[in-house]
Amino acid sequence: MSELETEAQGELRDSGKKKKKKEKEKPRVGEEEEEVEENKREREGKVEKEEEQSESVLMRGIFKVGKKSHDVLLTRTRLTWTPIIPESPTGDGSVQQAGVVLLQDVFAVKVKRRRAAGRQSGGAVLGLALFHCKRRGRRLEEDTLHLHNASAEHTHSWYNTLKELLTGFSGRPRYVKVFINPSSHKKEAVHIYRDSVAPLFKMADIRTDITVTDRKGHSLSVMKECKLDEYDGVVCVGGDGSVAELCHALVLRAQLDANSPEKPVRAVLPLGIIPAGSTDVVSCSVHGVRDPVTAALHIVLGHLQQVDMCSFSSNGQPVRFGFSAMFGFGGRSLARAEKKRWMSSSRRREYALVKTLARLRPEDCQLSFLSAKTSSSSLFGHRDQSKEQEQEPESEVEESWMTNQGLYLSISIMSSPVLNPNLALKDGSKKPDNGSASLIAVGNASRSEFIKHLKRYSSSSGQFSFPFVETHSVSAVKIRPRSLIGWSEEESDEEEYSRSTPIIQSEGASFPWNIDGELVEIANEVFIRVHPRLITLYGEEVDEAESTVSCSCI
Ligand SMILES: Nc1ncnc2c1ncn2[C@@H]1O[C@H](COP(=O)(O)OP(=O)(O)OP(=O)(O)O)[C@@H](O)[C@H]1O
Repeated sequence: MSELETEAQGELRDSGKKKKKKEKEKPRVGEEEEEVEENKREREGKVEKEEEQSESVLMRGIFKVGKKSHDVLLTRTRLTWTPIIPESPTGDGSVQQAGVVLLQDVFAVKVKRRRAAGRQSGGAVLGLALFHCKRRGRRLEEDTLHLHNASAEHTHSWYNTLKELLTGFSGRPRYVKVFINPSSHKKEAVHIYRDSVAPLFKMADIRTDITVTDRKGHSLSVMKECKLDEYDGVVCVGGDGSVAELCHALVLRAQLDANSPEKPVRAVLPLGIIPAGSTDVVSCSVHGVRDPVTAALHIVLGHLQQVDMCSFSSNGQPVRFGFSAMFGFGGRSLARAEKKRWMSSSRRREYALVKTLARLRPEDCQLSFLSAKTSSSSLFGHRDQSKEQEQEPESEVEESWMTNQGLYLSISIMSSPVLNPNLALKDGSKKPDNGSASLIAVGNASRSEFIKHLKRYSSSSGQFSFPFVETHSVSAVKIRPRSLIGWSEEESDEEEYSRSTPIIQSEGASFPWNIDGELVEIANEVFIRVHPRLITLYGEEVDEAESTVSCSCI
């Protein structure tokens, strides 16, 4: 029998006579030990102690944490460990410390065994391993707590209780549909999934059904057909284009299933986003960082948040669902970039930006918008969710539309999942309220003024403090181009024409729109409506992202 096992079993024997023996022993402990107990209580802190006392202890036992034996307590919400002989420096000079892990952060528990090389099963029990996440700012990292005790009976009873407690957490997926776009950005999506995500899913016993997409629209067609009720969630490994396609697919599928062609229906399954693209704006917005491990841990732990989406329609016909749209500069710039697909994404973007700036021209259009309602609460405060669910956007018809007619260099509509955290609107507010989007309309201006505005776009201040820039918090927008000259005519003088197939193509003069980084050509008026909490994403509410994200549209 190994030294470790013998020691642990010895300890267990001591503790095996458990509480009774401990309680019996208590009157015998000397003053010195009482003082130590007193110190321990102080160290745990008053608040923690009160919380702990209000929760009943489910399990108590002795485990080795590190090199020393600890008294380990398990309640419904936490696992705490306290050194049996506290505050004493160990042989290596370090001090044994008490610790705590919240069960909401634990995603797996395993029995540790000592096995001979090559053996797949059996082996002597060594104790438990608890896999949990720890926070570093917005970043979530994987960590493991090792609890050593060589008694198989003791270890298994702890394992069973912990397993049962972990299954009680709602929102944690058991089976997910995964889409990987192998062509995203540097073509690293498959590696990112295999190296950073799959091991965590395996550890948390999440089963997966993986589709590696082979073309644009592949995930949409799979989502239209597949049996959704088998899955607990959908995972997208890719960039913003892939995310947009899947968000659109999830809402469209909900609409088809509910046989509701007119009214958008909330998506049934949550979507997890593993960033593997070139911009990853949505991922940054719901995770606060661009990090596949953080994203995977949010999925594993079932952190969910509902977010707004916009519906885009033209001539009464639905076009798609998405988070953002750009008309004018953003649309034209993307249309130019799409013609140079053979270039690397950064070169393509740079080329399109420079070329569109060189040919800068305003769009003559009629812009109408409905201001976001202020009645439920302050415009940029949090709304009452129950009221919000009752109050469908369609009931806002009594509100009057504001209409402006004129020349615009750029018009953008962004709902909160794509808002650059650095964006501050003119009134000083950042993210719009749920159920509203930000409308940023850039009027006609000189090229140099427009460039100044663009340069400040991803900085934290002053990007809208130009007389030619208007910002509004809106619940619906209509844009009707008045010019008869669409983009194809303008572009016909360009060298090459290798445009990828747009999602819809209209007859006559059409205008390029950038909807979530995807090129969509539309000839007529476009109607955009914000739908509160239309889709659920794995992640958490983020006030400010750690990393600065740049807008995918320019
Ligand atoms: N195998 C494939 N080949 C080509 N395109 C694909 C393939 N699979 C998916 N797509 C499409 O590629 C488009 C762009 O993908 P994605 O957004 O993941 O990458 P990206 O453009 O590099 O990243 P970002 O959007 O963050 O800049 C999406 O519209 C997606 O539908």
